Amino acid sequence: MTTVPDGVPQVLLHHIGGEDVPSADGATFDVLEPVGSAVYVRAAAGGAADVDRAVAAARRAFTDGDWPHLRARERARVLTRVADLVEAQGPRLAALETFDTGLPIRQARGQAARAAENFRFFADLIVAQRDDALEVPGSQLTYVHRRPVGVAGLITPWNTPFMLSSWKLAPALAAGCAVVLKPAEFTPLSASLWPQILAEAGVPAGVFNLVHGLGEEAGDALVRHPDVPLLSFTGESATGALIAANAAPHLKGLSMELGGKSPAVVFADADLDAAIDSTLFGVFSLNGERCTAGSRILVERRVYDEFCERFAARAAAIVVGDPADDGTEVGALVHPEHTAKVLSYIEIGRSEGRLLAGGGRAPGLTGENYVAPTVFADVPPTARVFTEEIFGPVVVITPFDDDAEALAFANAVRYGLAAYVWTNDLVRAHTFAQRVEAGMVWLNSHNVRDLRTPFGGIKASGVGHEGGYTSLDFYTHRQAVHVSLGDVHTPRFGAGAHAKDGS
Ligand SMILES: NC(=O)C1=CN([C@@H]2O[C@H](COP(=O)(O)OP(=O)(O)OC[C@H]3O[C@@H](n4cnc5c(N)ncnc54)[C@H](O)[C@@H]3O)[C@@H](O)[C@H]2O)C=CC1
Ligand SMILES: O=C(O)/C=C/C=C(\O)C(=O)O
Repeated sequence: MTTVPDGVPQVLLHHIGGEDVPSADGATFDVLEPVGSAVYVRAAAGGAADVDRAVAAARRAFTDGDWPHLRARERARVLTRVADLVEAQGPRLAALETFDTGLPIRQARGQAARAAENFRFFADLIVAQRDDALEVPGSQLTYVHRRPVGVAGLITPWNTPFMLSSWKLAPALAAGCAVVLKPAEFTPLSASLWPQILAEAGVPAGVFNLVHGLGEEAGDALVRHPDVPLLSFTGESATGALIAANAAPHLKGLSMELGGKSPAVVFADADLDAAIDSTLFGVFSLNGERCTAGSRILVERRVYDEFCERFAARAAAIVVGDPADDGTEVGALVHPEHTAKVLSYIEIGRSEGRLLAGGGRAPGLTGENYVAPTVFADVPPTARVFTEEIFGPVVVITPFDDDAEALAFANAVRYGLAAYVWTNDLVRAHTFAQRVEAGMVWLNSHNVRDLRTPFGGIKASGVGHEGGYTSLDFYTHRQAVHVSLGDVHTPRFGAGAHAKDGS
């Protein structure tokens, strides 16, 4: 096992009502580090009783506390302090995240910086946010303002856990909600940094609560809790469908950021150098454990052979290694169970396409979770490795002959998260963007984020979007307050059969 970083406790506890607490029944579960697959810590295994305590604490903080009623400027100050603290702790945070997830340290630093930016962004947004007023002159004024929804349940995945939790925490807290966060059981470490950061920044006790545990236990209890009116979930599409079904009897608000199998479409007229740089980074960054990965590359036949040859050579040269090394480009996959899934897809790919690079565990490395960047060419759009999310460093390349075929192949899967298009023909680029089934499209660009824009997918990739005001819409409800300006007359009931305005 690699050395456990300083300061990691023996047990990761829940954080409920401002206190670090074990599970009510004392249960814990093992957490593995990905480099040596060794148990390095135990985490409290939350159950219904722990979720119930956390929701009660959040509800008290919401109904009796100041947080929902603070001026936007005051909440923004707290959020900005969170951003400052995350930035100040960035190197340590990135090191812990790398240790827990296997993400390359340089990319983990980028994710820590993005987490700070998420808080800074939503701090700015709530101060800038305006409400609406509609007037019928002399008659009625209506103003529409936002009220925080209440206790938000936040359920997050393991792939870039700290950043993705910040993407939910920042808008939920900005909106004035209290929260219960249930992080993924594979990677609970970085979530355990939130209590201290948020308390130091000035988030009142009880506004933020953390319950560790398994999805089917702690996660499920949160989903079914009657005092949690909305859930923001990021994870697999199958889990999202189950959560939607389990939440349905409680009529909860749902935001679902789910899986992906996004196409990167390269036309023959594209800048091939730029397209190769971008498609490589797009599928192999974050170890390929990335929902927006461009994991299906569609290439126009005229440049197909050249693209495949150059792409495969670059993939073979990617530095796979210890996630803590600065030079590492692909680290260790998160967990042996996930590695086994990725390797099983590689075996399937051998009979569905032509192997150009990789093809199994990365050679020369000790540790079972190192997988070589793997490239399959000539993969038909009906293949399993073309249609199913692998969520690892595996990419398929498929040739196409014209725009219609490119579009048909791009849309041939059940997912619809992102699409990337490479062409120097503007009309073609925009036409493709309008027809491709994807929540987000990047033209001649890799996945550059603008936090003001809605982020999310369609089809099996999600329900609802988050980002910018879309997030604030989710964590608030809009209340319309109607005010008479004088000449609104109530129809007169009970004043006799011929009341003037009665109807
Ligand atoms: N669209 C997006 O923005 C993103 C989507 N993802 C997707 O996440 C997946 C990988 O993450 P995983 O952690 O493996 O996903 P997962 O669906 O297995 O788990 C996600 C979270 O849900 C919890 N959970 C599992 N079963 C539950 C249940 N019955 N009730 C309540 N909670 C439950 C887990 O404990 C975990 O915290 C991939 O499919 C990936 O595409 C990941 C990042 C971003
Ligand atoms: O940028 C975001 O808000 C979310 C990004 C999520 C990923 O990059 C991912 O898991 O693919």
